[in-house]
Amino acid sequence: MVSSEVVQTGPDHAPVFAAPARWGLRVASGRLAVEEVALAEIAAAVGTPTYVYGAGEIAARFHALARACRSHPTLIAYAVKANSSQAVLAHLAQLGAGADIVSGGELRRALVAGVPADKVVFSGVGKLDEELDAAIAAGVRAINIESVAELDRVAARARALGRVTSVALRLNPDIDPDTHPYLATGLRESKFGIAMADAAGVAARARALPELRLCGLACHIGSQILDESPFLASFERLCGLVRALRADGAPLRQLDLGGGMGITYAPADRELDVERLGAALTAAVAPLGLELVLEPGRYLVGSAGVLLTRVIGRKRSGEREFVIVDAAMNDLLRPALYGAYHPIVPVDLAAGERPTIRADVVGPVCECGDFLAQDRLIAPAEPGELLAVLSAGAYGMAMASTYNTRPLAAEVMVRGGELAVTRPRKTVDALIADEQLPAWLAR
Ligand SMILES: Cc1ncc(COP(=O)(O)O)c(C=O)c1O
Ligand SMILES: N[C@@H](CCCC[NH3+])C(=O)O
Repeated sequence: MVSSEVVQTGPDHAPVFAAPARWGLRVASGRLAVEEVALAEIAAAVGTPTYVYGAGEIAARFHALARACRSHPTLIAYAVKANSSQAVLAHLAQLGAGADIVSGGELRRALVAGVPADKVVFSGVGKLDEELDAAIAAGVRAINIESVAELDRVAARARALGRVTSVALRLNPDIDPDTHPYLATGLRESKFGIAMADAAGVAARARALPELRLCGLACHIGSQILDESPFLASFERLCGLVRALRADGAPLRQLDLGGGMGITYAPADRELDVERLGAALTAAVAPLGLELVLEPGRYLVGSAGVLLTRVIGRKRSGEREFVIVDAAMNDLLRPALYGAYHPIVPVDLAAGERPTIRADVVGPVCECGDFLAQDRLIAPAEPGELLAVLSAGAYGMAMASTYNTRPLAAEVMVRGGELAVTRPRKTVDALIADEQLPAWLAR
């Protein structure tokens, strides 16, 4: 759950050890594992902190969503921002996913990973000219337009390149998705999208510009949504608009509902019923004869990622108990930024037998906001022991930084019994070597 309203009923590890698959884990030969590789083995081989991704979990999520939408042509355009690891992208590309990108950098990543340009949709409220040029030149499937000014700019760039480019209008359906306020993007006052009331005018303008082909409508109402109803409500609004624009002669061919499908963080989180969501969406879009586009990020990769960390020490300050670990807010920002809840469990199952403690799990960064959990009932981990921070596959590494000159965590991908290091940890000297001194300071 993104909000801090999580009601904790017991120690973190109990529900996880009882049903590890909800968090993309397995208990194999008495050990906590991602697929067939024990987390302890990964820490021994690669060190900590390390992000571990399960290829099978990503594939299972992709197939579940594809299956839910099987009755109607649907493009699943993975939101690259959730986890832009090349291994994750290449894996999803191989499964048949497209990409939802928000920058020229993400376009490049997606193309290098093997995503065909005609499966790429370009979202984002501040696209740069050079990013638009790259997208137009690559021949992306659609540029999702956020304002009239952007529409005119895209037309101008296409004209300069001698190209015709496909655009979709990203609308703001003014729907409250019941999520953390930072993650609600489809409310009237948010910076995203075109107001519904302005849609007909912008569509007419798009159709009048010869460099543009208006191919559809899009929206994205927010992130970590666990209930189908806000998706269906926004879809209904867009479907109504499709009918009105078609009556005006607009040749629309796709309806892009964005991402936002949520995952399990806290044990008490309900599960989004994707099968029901897919059935409802495809049923709604079928009579319109439009292709459905979805832009899930978190749903595909969130539960497939674990942040593996080692306990540095324990400390008591008054009534408060601290477990100090070697992962920090620079590795996983979500707890500090949103008060987000990620279960933290011992990698050693036997540690789960010990009487639990109530503690803050904190990192070494010099900020009071540097915590992975606060006031949490956990197994009492001792220095040197390993902990797994769960549901960390989305917006974990993607939002990491090197604050406090802490090298980025390593990343590994597991498939079956196979372990691949996909991002080795950089040395501090390599970080320093990325920079240059001005001539007057060079030694
Ligand atoms: C336009 C757009 N599409 C897709 C996503 C992916 O969101 P999520 O990871 O919640 O599926 C986002 C991020 O919220 C977004 O802004
Ligand atoms: N960064 C957010 C999601 C943002 C979605 C992008 N619009 C998170 O960690 O939950």
